[in-house]
Amino acid sequence: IEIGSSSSSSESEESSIISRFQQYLRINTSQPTPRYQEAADFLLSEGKSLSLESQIIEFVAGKPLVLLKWEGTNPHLSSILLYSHTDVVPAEPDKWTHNPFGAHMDSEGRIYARGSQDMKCVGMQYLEAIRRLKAQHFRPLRSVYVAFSPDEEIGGDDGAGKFVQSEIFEQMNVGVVLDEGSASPDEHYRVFYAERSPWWLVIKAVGAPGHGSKLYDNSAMENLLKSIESVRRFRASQFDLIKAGLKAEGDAVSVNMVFLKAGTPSPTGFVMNLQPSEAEAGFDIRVPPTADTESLERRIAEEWAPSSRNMSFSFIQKIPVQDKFGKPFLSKTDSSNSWWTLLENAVQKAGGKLGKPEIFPASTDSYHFRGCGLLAIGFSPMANTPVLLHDHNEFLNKDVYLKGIEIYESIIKAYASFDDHGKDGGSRDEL
Ligand SMILES: CSCC[C@H](NC=O)C(=O)O
Ligand SMILES: [Zn+2]
Ligand SMILES: [Zn+2]
Repeated sequence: IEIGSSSSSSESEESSIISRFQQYLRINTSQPTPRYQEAADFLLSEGKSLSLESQIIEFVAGKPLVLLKWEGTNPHLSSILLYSHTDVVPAEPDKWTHNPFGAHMDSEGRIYARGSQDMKCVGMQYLEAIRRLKAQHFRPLRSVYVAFSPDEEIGGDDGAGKFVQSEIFEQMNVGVVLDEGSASPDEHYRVFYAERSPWWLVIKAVGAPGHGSKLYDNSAMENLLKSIESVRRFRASQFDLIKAGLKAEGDAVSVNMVFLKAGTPSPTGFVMNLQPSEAEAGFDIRVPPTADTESLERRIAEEWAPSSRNMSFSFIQKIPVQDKFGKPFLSKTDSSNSWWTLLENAVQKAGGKLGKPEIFPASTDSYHFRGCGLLAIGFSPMANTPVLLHDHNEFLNKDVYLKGIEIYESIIKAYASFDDHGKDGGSRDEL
């Protein structure tokens, strides 16, 4: 059966595909109180309806991971892991044109929902692709696992983090992981081989308090402001590299101030004639795996929070850019790694175009997989679609969604049929 021909699904087939997607979107799995059990029940029954081996695993109570297996005919080959997370970020319903958990489809076929791009689409597309392959009586050579995991949006320690350390995971003998990417405003699908690590920095200044009318050196506010100016100069220098086209977004260090905390509260606001003795600022810094982290650390200690200016700093989060062996969390994308070539060819065969592999600007659960030496590829097939991850009015057009199913059908077929006699596609060597 030709891949292309599967696009000619009947209207009723199409509407049941869309309504399954909507059903998943309507389960409110937003942090910080995701309805995980409902999502797990739904996914488990989907798995069973596809005759997949289906189980719910709770590494942490109340945080279920759904694991489905389509057994391959050659147990000696490594398996394929189709990965997605079930949680979504919160939405502010008042600022949306449609209910973020209503999954309303407008006249142009746009399906509005939190998670429509990030990443309930991908999770359901895996299942729909498997449904089609099963209908064609395709038999995988390699085992195909589909995992739906909790807590990605809050770091994934209780989801992917526990999963990769588990006995179950060990026994899965995973050769390659597909995880989320991002929408693309142009016709090329974006694909990611690495991601930037979040460093969430808080800097704090202390200084003598004093009368609001007095000019003196070393106040907490003045000291903090000097740092903020320095951070902003660095931010501008990184941004300029991107604007000039010298660096891609994921190759530069980003830093954005996310909070400011200072002042002496009063019933009407703040005391206006008192210079505070403490002031703090928080920054979300994103560090590419190839960055010179030592020099960045020195910059933080010497320029952004120097003790000579009565400053100190701490990290709320500091995910390393390298694994425990000192290798950066990234995988080479050249042709010596078969999984990339297979992906490129499979996407092309299904009529899609792939962009140049990039470093994902934010963070995903992939770092848990890359952290244990696995090849993880970030890919969400959404071309000609505005990037609305974590934004208001997140939507995905139904035709883009349906096209993505064809793309996965082609990828899963190629991956699950790939026989390299146990050499793991070169992924281990190339990490
Ligand atoms: C360190 S947990 C943060 C994970 C989050 N992931 C998606 O947006 C992010 O901020 O990139
Ligand atoms: Zn995501
Ligand atoms: Zn997200």
